[in-house]
Amino acid sequence: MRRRRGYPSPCASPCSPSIRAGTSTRTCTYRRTNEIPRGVSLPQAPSTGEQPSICRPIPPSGLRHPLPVASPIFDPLRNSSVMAATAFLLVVSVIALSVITLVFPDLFGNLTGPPLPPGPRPKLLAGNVHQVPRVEPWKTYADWAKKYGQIFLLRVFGQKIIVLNSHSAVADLLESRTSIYSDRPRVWMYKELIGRKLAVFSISSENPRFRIYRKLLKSGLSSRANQEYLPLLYRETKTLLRNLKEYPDQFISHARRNAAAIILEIAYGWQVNSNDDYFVSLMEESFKLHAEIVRPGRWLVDAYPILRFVPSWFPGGGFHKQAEIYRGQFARIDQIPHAWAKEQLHSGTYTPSFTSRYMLKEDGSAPSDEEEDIIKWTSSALYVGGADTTVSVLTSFFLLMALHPESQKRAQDEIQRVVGMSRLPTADDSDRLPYVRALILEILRWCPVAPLGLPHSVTRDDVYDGYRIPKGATVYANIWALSRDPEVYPNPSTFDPERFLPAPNGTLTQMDPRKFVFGFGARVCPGAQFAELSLFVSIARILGTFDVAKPVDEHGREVEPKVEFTTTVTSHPKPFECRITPRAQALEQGVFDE
Ligand code: HEM
Repeated sequence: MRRRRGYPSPCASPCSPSIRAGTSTRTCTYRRTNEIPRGVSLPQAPSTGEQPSICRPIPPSGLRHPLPVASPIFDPLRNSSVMAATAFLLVVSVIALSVITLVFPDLFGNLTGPPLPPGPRPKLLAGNVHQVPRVEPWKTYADWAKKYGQIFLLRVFGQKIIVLNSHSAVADLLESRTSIYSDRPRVWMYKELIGRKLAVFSISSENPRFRIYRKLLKSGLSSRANQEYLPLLYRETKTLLRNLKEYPDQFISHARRNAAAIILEIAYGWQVNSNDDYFVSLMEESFKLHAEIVRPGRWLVDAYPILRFVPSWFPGGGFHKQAEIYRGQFARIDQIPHAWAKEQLHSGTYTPSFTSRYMLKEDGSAPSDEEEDIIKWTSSALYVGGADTTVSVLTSFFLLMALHPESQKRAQDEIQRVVGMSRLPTADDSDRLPYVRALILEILRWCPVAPLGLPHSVTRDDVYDGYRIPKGATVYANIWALSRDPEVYPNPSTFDPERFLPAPNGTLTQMDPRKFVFGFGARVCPGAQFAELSLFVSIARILGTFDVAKPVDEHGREVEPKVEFTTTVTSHPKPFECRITPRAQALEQGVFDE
């Protein structure tokens, strides 16, 4: 204990007054053991002759305490009121600090460094969750960007979400600083509890497997590999054309079947032979499950990860059992196609596929469990990444052709002039069909498949444009806002394929939308080239053989289809009607019978 100086000199012991006053030559038999702070009144000496506690007998020299013995009056550990006050102060400070951090979550960060980006004012606990629109939020975000700036911040249950709305911010962060902006956010229910954290779309960029996945996908979907898939693309588009001719109203189902058949054969060597194919239904089930699980706000444990420690038997812990059920369902979906492909390899009669390419190692050895697991995850990523996205573009294509007959006519004329009607267009015709290529680019721009892309996450604190981007923040690129940037695309809301017709020197005068619709940096879509090829073959062939028009009512008058999109990660046009009729020349030439 710290000793205080300057206590009142007279000793308070019951010695004679002269000794206490310090005027006697005799010494005090009691040693002062502690100083008396100002304002402390000393107890009167009791009549029994007992010494007041302030003085203690001096022990024989050998037994002296090495340190002065603390007086109880200054020993808070022995004083219950001081202890209670200290504890009370502590509790109050902790509560005050917690409230301050809840109300001003970034107070300390903002005091010590650059501020967080601005954004709509959050509410206590829930943050901005009530302001995030349920329908096409990307449009509201584009408006907010005008108010708060090209990068703004949202808080959703304590999670910081940064939305980038300009080409420069996206290029500067997601492209140039890709080494720290390529992680995926931690989603407790889907990734941790259901066990999907090793899936290609979810895996952390810090996990060593991430690079292996990317390498396999890159070589499995390279332009050389894509050439090998051409016969499959031609075969499946013929089936698509035949189905469209037979049941034109079911054009979306035909597009789905087409995408599924192509991807299942590429991934596993599985050939889809009927409209109610088992593997296709499995994959559809996986999409439904995924959409059901990742619906924002579905799981409290995602908002408050601490809840993961609540045992399953405890009230509110039911999500553990649900996670177990989902885990089993996903395991089945992942396992069945892979096991089938493996069995085909063992039997010796198999269709070459992504799975066969990597399962059959060059040195003839069997892949290790780890290698097989990697192949399983990457094969299933082809379906997850490739099926729904191409369906979305094909559906938008039908909608936009019905809405813009002049663009459709121009593309059809180009095909007729370059390819003729005696055969179907092929990938080799691509260079000679610039308007068809421009039309596809304009579809990709006008209704981007993933209007908010996929969420990225930052692995280190960063500063951009004077704002702090904290480690762990989720970063979205508002792809829709990029596609509507009037500085980059004059009259951005107008559907105009001409904007992507190359100049005489072969370059595009407006920004190529492939620079952003396929994502960014180390996470950029590995299937982009394959998607372009497959879309070109399907769209050029449909344009060459069908007319797409608005539906008509009972009086034969054209009805305007509604232009609305689903608010899902991969956005689709909401159901609409259109008339799809085979072109006379195509029928005459018998292209459907090939
Ligand atoms: C028009 C068609 C497509 C579009 C617009 C598209 C768009 C995207 C986007 C925006 C991402 C997220 C990138 C990011 O996080 O920054 C992505 C990721 C991915 N795409 Fe595509 N995609 C398409 C077709 C395909 C196809 C055909 C395949 C495979 C056959 C595929 C496989 C993948 C995979 C595996 C990923 C995950 C990459 C990762 O997380 O590391 N995609 N795609």
